[in-house]
Amino acid sequence: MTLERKQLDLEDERTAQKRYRRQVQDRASRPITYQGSRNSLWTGTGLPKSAVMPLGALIGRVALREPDEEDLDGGSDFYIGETKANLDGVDVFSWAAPVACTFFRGSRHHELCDEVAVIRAFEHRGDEIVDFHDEPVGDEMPAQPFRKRALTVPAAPSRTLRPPAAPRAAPLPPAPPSPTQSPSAKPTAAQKPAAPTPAAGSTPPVARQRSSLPAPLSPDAAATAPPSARPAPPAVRPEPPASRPAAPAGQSAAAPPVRAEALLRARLAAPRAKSLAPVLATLQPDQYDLVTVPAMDSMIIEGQPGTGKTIIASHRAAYLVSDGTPPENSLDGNVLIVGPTSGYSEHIRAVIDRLTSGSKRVRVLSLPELMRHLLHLRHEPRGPVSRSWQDFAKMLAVLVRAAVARLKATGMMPTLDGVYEHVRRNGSSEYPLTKDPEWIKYLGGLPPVRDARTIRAHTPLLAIIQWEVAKPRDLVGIEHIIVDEAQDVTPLEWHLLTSMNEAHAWTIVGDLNQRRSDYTPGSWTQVLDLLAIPYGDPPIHRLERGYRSTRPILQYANRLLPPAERVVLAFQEEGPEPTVKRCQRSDLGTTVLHHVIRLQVAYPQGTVAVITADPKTVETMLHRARWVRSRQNGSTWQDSGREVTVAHPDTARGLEFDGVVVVEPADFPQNLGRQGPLYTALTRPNRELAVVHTKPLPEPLRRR
Ligand SMILES: Nc1ncnc2c1ncn2[C@@H]1O[C@H](COP(=O)(O)OP(=O)(O)OP(=O)(O)O)[C@@H](O)[C@H]1O
Repeated sequence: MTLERKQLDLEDERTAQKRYRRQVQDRASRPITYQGSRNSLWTGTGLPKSAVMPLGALIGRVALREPDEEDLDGGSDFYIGETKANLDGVDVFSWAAPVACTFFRGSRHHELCDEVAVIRAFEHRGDEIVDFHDEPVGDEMPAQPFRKRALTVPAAPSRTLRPPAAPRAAPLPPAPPSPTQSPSAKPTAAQKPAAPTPAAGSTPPVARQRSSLPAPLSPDAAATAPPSARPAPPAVRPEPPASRPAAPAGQSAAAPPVRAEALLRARLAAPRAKSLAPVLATLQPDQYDLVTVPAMDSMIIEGQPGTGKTIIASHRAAYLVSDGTPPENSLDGNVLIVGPTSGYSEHIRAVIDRLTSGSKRVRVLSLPELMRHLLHLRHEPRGPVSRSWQDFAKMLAVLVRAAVARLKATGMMPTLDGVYEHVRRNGSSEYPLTKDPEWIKYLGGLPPVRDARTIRAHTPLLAIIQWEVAKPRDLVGIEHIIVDEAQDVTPLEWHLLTSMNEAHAWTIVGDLNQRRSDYTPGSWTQVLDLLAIPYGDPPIHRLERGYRSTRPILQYANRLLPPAERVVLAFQEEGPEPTVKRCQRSDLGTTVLHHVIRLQVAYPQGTVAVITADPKTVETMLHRARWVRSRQNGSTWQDSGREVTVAHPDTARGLEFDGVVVVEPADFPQNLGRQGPLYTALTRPNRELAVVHTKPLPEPLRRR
């Protein structure tokens, strides 16, 4: 395509984008008309349809080989957008509609998938389309795959002025039939020319054949034993890591096909923002397949850091409630997406709000937020997350249920305080709840309920009781729960989530190598045992390709894994080697600061973080150097327009930054045989990693 031609097409697409946004926003701002009688519900005004105004972004465009009568009314191309619309006779289909499979090249086959000639992915900056990337599907690129439309730029949007309904343009005449075809006959697969072999170094055309859902892992490959050979339900005692057979060291994992490669590369090279944004234009075929699994099908998705698990989790939450989702894949109830920290909730909320226009049907809560919400706690309780393995044990939930039943049987209305005290006293001397000496000792050591409310280690127990005695109205009706960073969910927390999940449909997303506690299940088999999913074990899908970190970063971090699991499949092959700097204790502050500033200079538009097991010391050092803590975000420090985030490995989970300085790896908490928190910290950077230490590094990181 000549430059001039591309410029003309770009103008045309920008005009289409403006018209689309106008249509979508106009529709969203129309009040919902109340159809019922004038009763107490009737306000006379109505509410706007969307809580958050949709951006109305076009995602891409698909050109077919031939005009299509059946689905497109004689049209030969269509757009994919946030929601459906019609632009001067050209359809815009929702990204969640089945026909969008033509664009994402997934395996949920739509009859038009075989007819696609070219896929166009839009690159946006702010509200505007700034570029597009065309990818042929199999065949060579047609000279003019997309018909040109004569569009007029709409006037500036206004709430009072609505554009007149656009007349549907007459479909373009179909392309002249080939000598051997009737005009309406679609070529069969056998008649279509074979895909040319891509030239070395060029972007390969998108795979044309129907792909299949990424094959679920065999229980063995996913570190799970077959059901018959499964261990007893997970112990509540510390879990040793399960052995996880994987590809031999150095053997490359199978690479799923990539689409919109140039745009994806540009996206990943761009500076990281504070929160995640939708990635529909570059969503990959295997990711699309997992996002669009029917709502009532449960599954586990595992993969190394940065393989797109959070992208899938957040886009899936939006898909499940989208207007465009076919009814058979959708649900009537609500979706809860659960993550590890409030920082994580903030990180993903923007994606979900953007894709659902702020739908109230998706709740985003971290586990601590969920428990605080249940208990109406305004502040984070103090102290460590646990004081003993029993704080996390599922047995506590069993005791709570028994206490609730007892109180009900005696005609008492169970309350939070009443049930807690009944559990704390181990029932009554006549009818104890347990006779196990270890449990009797534990229960006897529980503090009175007023104190328990202020101690973090007892929050899960209180939350379980609260759920049993009075479910909050805003959390009923949940039919699908998506759990991200699932490797860190304790048996007691799984119990709470199971009680909340009315349809028992799950998307469980995690990485066992990032596990930070020995009190959480050590294998997916153990998680499945806790969930009691009604229709057999859900499949386990493994994501292979790392998108976030460059190969040098992943290779360095993967030294912490058992040799069989060090396989690296990095989309970003190139990048600086990690910098490892040993210094004297007295120089630690200046050395860390030196690397923070170095990374800020290298990535001026990007984000930089220090991850340390001892944030206080780093914060004191920043304070001495006249940095100031941000008023909006307590973990961010600022100096002359520069910003750095100081994070503990726990709060860094699920987040990412352009540059990361990891301080004193030897001090990171360890779990049995694993370095989960350190592994998480080393894999947060997108572009560059620096390690600063005064003590010897953990043994696997010493070897070069
Ligand atoms: N299809 C995609 N298009 C654009 N960016 C993508 C895509 N898939 C993943 N990414 C980017 O890769 C990075 C890592 O993705 P994500 O956070 O989902 O990984 P993860 O597997 O959840 O990682 P972790 O386990 O370390 O939290 C993010 O910046 C994300 O935006």
